[in-house]
Amino acid sequence: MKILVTGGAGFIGSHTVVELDKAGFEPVIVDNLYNSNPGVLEGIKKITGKDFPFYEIDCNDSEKIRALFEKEKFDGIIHFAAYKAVGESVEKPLNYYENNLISLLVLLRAAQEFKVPNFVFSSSCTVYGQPDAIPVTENTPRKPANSPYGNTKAIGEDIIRDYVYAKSGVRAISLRYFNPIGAHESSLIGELPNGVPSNLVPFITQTAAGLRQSLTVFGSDYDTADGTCIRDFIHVVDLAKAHVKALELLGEQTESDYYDVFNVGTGEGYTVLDLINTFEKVNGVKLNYTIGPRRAGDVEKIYAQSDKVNNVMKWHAEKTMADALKDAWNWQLKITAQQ
Ligand SMILES: NC(=O)c1ccc[n+]([C@@H]2O[C@H](COP(=O)([O-])OP(=O)(O)OC[C@H]3O[C@@H](n4cnc5c(N)ncnc54)[C@H](O)[C@@H]3O)[C@@H](O)[C@H]2O)c1
Ligand SMILES: O=c1ccn([C@@H]2O[C@H](COP(=O)(O)OP(=O)(O)O[C@H]3O[C@H](CO)[C@H](O)[C@H](O)[C@H]3O)[C@@H](O)[C@H]2O)c(=O)[nH]1
Repeated sequence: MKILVTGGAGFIGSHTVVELDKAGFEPVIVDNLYNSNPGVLEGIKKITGKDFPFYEIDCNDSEKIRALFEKEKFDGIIHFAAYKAVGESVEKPLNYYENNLISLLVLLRAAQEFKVPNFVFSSSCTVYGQPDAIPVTENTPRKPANSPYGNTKAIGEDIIRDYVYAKSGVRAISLRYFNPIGAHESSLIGELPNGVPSNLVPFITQTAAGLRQSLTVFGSDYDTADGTCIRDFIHVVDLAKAHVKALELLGEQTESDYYDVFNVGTGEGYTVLDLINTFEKVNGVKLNYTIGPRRAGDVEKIYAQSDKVNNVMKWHAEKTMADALKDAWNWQLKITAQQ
């Protein structure tokens, strides 16, 4: 089974390529390297011993995507490629709508034209906004998005649902990721965004490594045990494995208009300070941080109810937040030593 992995040189995509290979799928990577670099492909090669096809293509380029689909006969698509910085999306909404939605339309059109039957979409728990009750199930109502980025995920889900139900011949699953963190245990791939990280854990590891002066904890006056936000932090390798399960589930469907959504989280919520304390403890390092004001658009607390993904996909988180923070730190040490 040949699987197109868009954004396959990115953080979650690269770990998914490794898990796809382990499960016997043949990944083909497409990435424009906007938020990644060719070193990721080297890391994947060292882990798997294989040199998967890589195309440096922008997914918005419908001609190049059509040519690719003509050349490679795909059995499935996992669509990771997108911009993901929430704050930046508020400042540059059109960039986000354009990149995240046009690429989706281009791929869905190609899937229909070239009869690729399976599609997995990277959605996000951001579609729940600040839910009235936690943990959230897939039936928890979606709230209006807090940011243009979040809106691209909500609109993306709706586009895919309408497309599947219009008998496009493509079955699809949207995975609503909670907060992926960590790195591959080999330290050969991990999270290395271009520029200043906007996500918590790469900012922490870069600060602990001395590349950044200090982490700012955004807000300590939330209605939580220690006043900082609560998130469901999931090891990126566990999340990667959920994509394999999603493809397997799609393959079992007899109806051509199957569409479903799944939360992918651990089912446990931790505060930002819990995470910082665990990072310091498991790695024996001291983190320089200060408490700052709240960040606009942040949700106070959210974590997943993961019964559906546990029962229907037979997927369970296997790794802990401590495992993820050890792996993230080992990865940071490795890349810092190389720089
Ligand atoms: N990391 C998170 O916290 C998180 C949570 C929920 C959902 N998601 C979603 O998961 C997906 C992957 O996230 P990630 O954390 O791996 O991000 P990432 O930035 O590391 O990976 C995305 C990859 O897509 C590439 N890309 C972006 N636009 C492209 C385009 N037009 N054409 C080709 N390649 C393009 C980038 O270069 C990058 O390598 C995204 O859709 C993101 O919105 C991420
Ligand atoms: O320097 C930082 C960075 C983050 N945080 C806090 O750490 C928590 C996690 O923040 P992230 O930016 O790592 O992730 P978010 O929870 O904001 O995640 C959002 O953005 C992600 C993509 O960047 C995903 O799409 C995700 O589903 C969506 O909710 C938040 O409370 C945030 O305020 C800090 O205190 N300091």
